[in-house]
Amino acid sequence: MTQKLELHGIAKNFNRKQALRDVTLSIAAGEIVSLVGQSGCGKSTLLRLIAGIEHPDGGRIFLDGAEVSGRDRFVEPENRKVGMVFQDYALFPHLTVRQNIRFGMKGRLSPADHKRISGLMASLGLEKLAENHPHMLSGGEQQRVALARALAPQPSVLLMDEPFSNLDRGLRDRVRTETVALLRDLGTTVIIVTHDAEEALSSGDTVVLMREGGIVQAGSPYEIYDHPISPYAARFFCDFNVLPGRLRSGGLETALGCFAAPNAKGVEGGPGFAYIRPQQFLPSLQGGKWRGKITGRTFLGADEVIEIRVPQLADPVRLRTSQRIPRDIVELGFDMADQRVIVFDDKKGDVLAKLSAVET
Ligand SMILES: Nc1ncnc2c1ncn2[C@@H]1O[C@H](COP(=O)(O)OP(=O)(O)OP(=O)(O)O)[C@@H](O)[C@H]1O
Repeated sequence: MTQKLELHGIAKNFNRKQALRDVTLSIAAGEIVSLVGQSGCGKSTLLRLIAGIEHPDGGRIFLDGAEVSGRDRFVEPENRKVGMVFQDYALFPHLTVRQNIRFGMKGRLSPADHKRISGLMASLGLEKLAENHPHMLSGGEQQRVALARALAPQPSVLLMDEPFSNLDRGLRDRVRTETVALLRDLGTTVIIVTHDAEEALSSGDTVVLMREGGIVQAGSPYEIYDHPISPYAARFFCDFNVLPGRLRSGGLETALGCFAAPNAKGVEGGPGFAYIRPQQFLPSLQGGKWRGKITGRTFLGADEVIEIRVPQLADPVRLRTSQRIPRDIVELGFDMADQRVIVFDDKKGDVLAKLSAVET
């Protein structure tokens, strides 16, 4: 099957600084991709290259099987069928909602165009606002107009640069869920840029993690969360307790005892680091395999993160639980839900053992 969008070895420099290096990625028709990474890792630059707002210094871009950026070929942005939704929505203030939505459509509108625009406005709840100007709209409404405007000309690919970041937290989750559901219904191919790990995991069929202009890991949300390929990828999506230890057959020996790492690679007796999610530790008010003094508590609402200093370890263990632990307790025991851990060689960043529990 022809891919909707293909990037081959894309490179981009700004004043000798490498903003993108060797970015290779294939996106299938109807796929929703979350592009995630810290500020400055090159996410927006990649979107601009796909849209044709910037020229790459190396590599090739194919849209619907046709080359749009390459050594000898460059298709101008207006001829690419790429839609964009920006963080600030970039609506035209002097145009009404309806005029904004029609803006990207060239020439006379056919009856089918009118029907599609009406359908989009209905799905996005914009009918009653059609004659309003952008300053009369809430942030969420403006976001929906920007989305309708980008979708109206039926782009081959829709690029969204931090489209939800200007919304309040409560509204953001709802708007995101509704937007992703609509894009899925329409079968639109989408790249959503975000720096928010949870947003990336919840929105994309595929999550692409970037760092310093390159792709660290690309995979389904489950793959990328459950099978991080490096300590960086692991920590980007989840807080971890990191316990140093020595590899033994099928396990890692640490100050908290031996953890099962059935598929462990590496030198027997060599170093390894057990990566344990705070929610893998379970509090035990009465007993517990390990026990220590509570040194900190961070209440998050549904969950609480509790720091426990155990004598064997230099750093406190962080445990995350939805169980309510009485405030007057000074010591807490804990167990592990599952004794299996991810093991990394922290220096080279290699995975020495995956969490076998999620390999099914
Ligand atoms: N026009 C430009 N001129 C010079 N340097 C630039 C330009 N555009 C981007 N850069 C640099 O390229 C790198 C990547 O920037 P980019 O905006 O793509 O990152 P980002 O991941 O989108 O960041 P953010 O999440 O903060 O928007 C940064 O170091 C940035 O300073």
